[in-house]
Amino acid sequence: MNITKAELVISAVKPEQYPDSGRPEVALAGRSNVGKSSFINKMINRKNLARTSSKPGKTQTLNFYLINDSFYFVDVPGYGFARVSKQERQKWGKMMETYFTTRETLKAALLLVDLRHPPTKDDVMMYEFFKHYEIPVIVIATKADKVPRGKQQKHAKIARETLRLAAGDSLILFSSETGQGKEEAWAALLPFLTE
Ligand SMILES: Nc1nc2c(ncn2[C@@H]2O[C@H](COP(=O)(O)OP(=O)(O)OP(=O)(O)O)[C@@H](O)[C@H]2O)c(=O)[nH]1
Ligand SMILES: [Mg+2]
Repeated sequence: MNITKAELVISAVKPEQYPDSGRPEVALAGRSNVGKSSFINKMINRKNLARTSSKPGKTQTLNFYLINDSFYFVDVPGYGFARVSKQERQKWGKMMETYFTTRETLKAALLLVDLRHPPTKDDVMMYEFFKHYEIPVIVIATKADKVPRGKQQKHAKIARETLRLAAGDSLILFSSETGQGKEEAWAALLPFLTE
């Protein structure tokens, strides 16, 4: 994928703020710190367009990145961050549920899980949520560079089994450090981005 242009169009918290260009979009989902913002940066060859942090909870809004004037990556706040209040969790839940259940231009979700560990209960819930709402989902197992090559397939199998991944759904091993899985991720995404 040749990236000629990438810009943050808006950081939204409510539907009135979502872009209304009608262009297709794919949204990220996953635990805080799993590497959602880093994934976007790696995919579009930008160092820190999507702001990342070693501390969880960096992304707080729905950030719409317009790529090549033709589609959006939507970066979202992560879940499973222990140090947030119940009230904040509810606010997060509402914002995400509204977005994922009403957005007509959403073509697919990218569910990011950490390849080093089995998916969490929240990861499983998120996967089941997408299945329930019939949102196509591509699972990306991040931080693959932290798992020795010889062990990656074993970890991938555990991830597939824990999520009870449907037969047709793909799980892509990915690293924002090395670029592993980048072409595979583009190949999986492209069918959703052409109108
Ligand atoms: N080694 C390694 N580190 C990674 C990878 N992806 C992300 N990281 C690191 O993990 C930390 C979190 O990355 P982010 O991209 O900010 O994570 P996020 O999912 O956007 O987090 P929130 O915005 O808090 O939900 C950063 O320190 C990244 O450098 C990866 O593939 N490999
Ligand atoms: Mg982030």
